[in-house]
Amino acid sequence: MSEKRQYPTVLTIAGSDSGGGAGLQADMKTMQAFEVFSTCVVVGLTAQNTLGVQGAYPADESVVRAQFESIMADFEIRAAKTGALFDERRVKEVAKNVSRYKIKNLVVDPVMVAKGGAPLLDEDGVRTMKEDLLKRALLVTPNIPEAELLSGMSIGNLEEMKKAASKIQALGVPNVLVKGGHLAGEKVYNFALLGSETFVLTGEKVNTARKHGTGDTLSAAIISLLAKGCSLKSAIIAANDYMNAILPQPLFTGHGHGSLNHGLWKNPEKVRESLTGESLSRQLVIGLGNVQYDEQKLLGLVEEACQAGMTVVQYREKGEKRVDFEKRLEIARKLKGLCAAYGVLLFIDDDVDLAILSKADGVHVGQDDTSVEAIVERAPELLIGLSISTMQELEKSKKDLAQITYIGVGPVYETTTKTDAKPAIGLEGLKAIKNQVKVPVIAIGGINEENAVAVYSAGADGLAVISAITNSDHLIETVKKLIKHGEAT
Ligand SMILES: Nc1ncnc2c1ncn2[C@@H]1O[C@H](COP(=O)(O)OP(=O)(O)OP(=O)(O)O)[C@@H](O)[C@H]1O
Ligand SMILES: Cc1ncc(CO)c(N)n1
Ligand SMILES: [Mg+2]
Repeated sequence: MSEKRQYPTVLTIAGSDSGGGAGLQADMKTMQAFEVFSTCVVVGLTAQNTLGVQGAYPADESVVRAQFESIMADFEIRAAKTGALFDERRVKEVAKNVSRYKIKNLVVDPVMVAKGGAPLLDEDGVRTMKEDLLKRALLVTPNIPEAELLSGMSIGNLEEMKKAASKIQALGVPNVLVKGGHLAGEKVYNFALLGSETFVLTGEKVNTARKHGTGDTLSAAIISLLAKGCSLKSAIIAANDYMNAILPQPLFTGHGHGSLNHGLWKNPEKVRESLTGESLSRQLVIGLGNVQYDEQKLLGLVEEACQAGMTVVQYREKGEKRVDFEKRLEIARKLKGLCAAYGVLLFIDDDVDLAILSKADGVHVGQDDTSVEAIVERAPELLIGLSISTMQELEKSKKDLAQITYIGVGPVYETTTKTDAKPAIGLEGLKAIKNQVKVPVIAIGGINEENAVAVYSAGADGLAVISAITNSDHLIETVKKLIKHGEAT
């Protein structure tokens, strides 16, 4: 097989839904929304629409096996899931192939009954799943009726969901996510038991009959994120967020349990080729640490800066008082919402997990942070900015330049906002680096509305500022000057 780096690729082992809203079709639409490449083993066909399942046609075991052979001979599968498996013979065949090909990061969605009530797994199939398949999985994601069958107890509330999860874990699967969509109440609770850790995920109950394929979509989202290198916990949390984002906005197609709008979460402006020099030219680097940990001030300032004409926001949280990951994720998501509304790109400093989970446009890394190669491996859709301070660093980074959206060069002047800044390189240093590269050069370090014109004259394609914005008492004027200086040169 080729030694070339492979795009994150996942596998769904499931049934086809001719109606397109559930089954492997829902899986593959979800995988596309998460920007991973999807492959499939079709375990059987259903004649199905949004009104129900009119017929089910399991595929011969030899057909199932042949598909595994083709896929595993060619692709590097980073994560996989199962959906409708129909009966004992297909469950056994799938279990055999999971072992034969040592398929890792397997999520078993133990699909048993379609929304309209049609069976998608028979009784012997359920038994074989318990005995043979679950122990090969990383995670199982039953809904309430499925959890009842797997645990042998009835479930009417969150406490019973917890008990059932432990019983299911005892069948040999290390992690269990019990989905609560079938319980009555104003909120939906999903209960996760990961090893010995537990947590509850909530969502507002959406009062719509149009939510066919929700379980399939959730597990497909989880394996997409696993394939990008997220931890199981992060993947479950982000997949639940995705559900909460798309469930309230179903597609009105068909006359029964309509379909989810899987692509809603996509980020159409984030197409690398469509980026012009202008779209990278004015970057605001900011975090809570730059605004005395005042979240409202941060969000207000970023919004104003976007309105005034900054084109990139880099969220950068440094220092001893740095807030924890959960808080940073919350802020990054809010910033993403703000930036998207103004067509401004959001980059995240250093943290690839945060960039993936917040659906940021890119990540900015320094020489000692995650390598460019590792970022491309995990999240090829992310734009990448790389800091370069010296000719030596440029030499070292030359191999990466083809993958990079811009280089951040500096500090051009002495700066007070970065405590571990390297010595200033001056306009001469900036010029020298600019002469060596084709990628856009974004100058950083001590740049303000007065010296911007000199920085542009030295060849910068754009600039990044912190205090020029945070300390400005006339923000709109400041940004106007930055724009004017860029146009003049
Ligand atoms: N009415 C609802 N409102 C909001 N979220 C819901 C609702 N029903 C389900 N969900 C969410 O959808 C996801 C799947 O849960 P659910 O219990 O519906 O799985 P499922 O029964 O396997 O779905 P499917 O039958 O489509 O396979 C979970 O993230 C859950 O929080
Ligand atoms: C083929 C298929 N798989 C899974 C489900 C569950 O949503 C369904 N309705 N149909
Ligand atoms: Mg389901």
